[in-house]
Amino acid sequence: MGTEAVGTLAYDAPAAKVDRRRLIEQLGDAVRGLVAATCAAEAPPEELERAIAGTRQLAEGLRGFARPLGTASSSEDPLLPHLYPAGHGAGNPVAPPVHVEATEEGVRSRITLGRQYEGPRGRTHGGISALLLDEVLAYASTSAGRGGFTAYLNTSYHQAVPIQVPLEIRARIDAEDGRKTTVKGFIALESDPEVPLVSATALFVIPRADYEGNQK
Ligand SMILES: CCCCCCCCCC(=O)SCCNC(=O)CCNC(=O)[C@H](O)C(C)(C)COP(=O)(O)OP(=O)(O)OC[C@H]1O[C@@H](n2cnc3c(N)ncnc32)[C@H](O)[C@@H]1OP(=O)(O)O
Repeated sequence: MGTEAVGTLAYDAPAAKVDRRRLIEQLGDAVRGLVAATCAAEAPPEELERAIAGTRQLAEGLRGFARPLGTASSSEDPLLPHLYPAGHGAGNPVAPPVHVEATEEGVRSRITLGRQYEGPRGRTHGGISALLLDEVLAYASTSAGRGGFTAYLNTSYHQAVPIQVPLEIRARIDAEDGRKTTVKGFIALESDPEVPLVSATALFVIPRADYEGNQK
């Protein structure tokens, strides 16, 4: 059996699954690095052609093992973090590498964004800031035992969020009302964590049991 941390608990997942999850996370990290390098590369044509051929070959190899759309990966486990969501999945190279930890007042995530998340030169794309806030604010709701789907996410962009600079994202529950949870949070520089660069308020609604969006 292999042990993975789940919050503060240790969970003995089957060793083969743990090993496989590590490989999936390493592949996600490797491809994320490739994507960042791709967005930064001022390479000569022959190097670009070599990269195109090599990447296409790798993609073709993996495509042969694709699971059908809408089915869960065999490596998923109800007690372990999901591997592929676009907001945080460690196995998803498009997802920013979000790790969230509990704090006394809510949750916090520390992250440094790569070149692939750039919008205006040197600045994070506003949609990526919203993605990060949706993710971390949702985590605050979930870790308080509430969860729910995002009904709205109101963002205010105060200052540029820099690329390749350590950031801190904090979130806390503002109000609870039946199925509704209002959460507030912001992105700041890790070096200046009290000054919001982008702030957000989100409403998460726990769907009714008969909500058709729950049907698979
Ligand atoms: C178990 C869930 C696990 C979720 C994991 C974390 C997810 C990570 C964050 C995401 O990105 S979620 C994906 C993006 N969001 C969605 O896809 C949600 C799409 N919208 C929906 O599915 C439904 O609109 C929703 C479940 C949010 C609400 O449907 P309901 O049928 O439960 O809403 P209903 O009309 O009964 O309203 C319930 C309450 O919420 C309020 N409400 C709903 N939408 C609102 C809105 N947009 N603005 C303000 N209030 C809103 C509504 O007024 C009402 O308040 P009161 O109880 O006080 O009357």
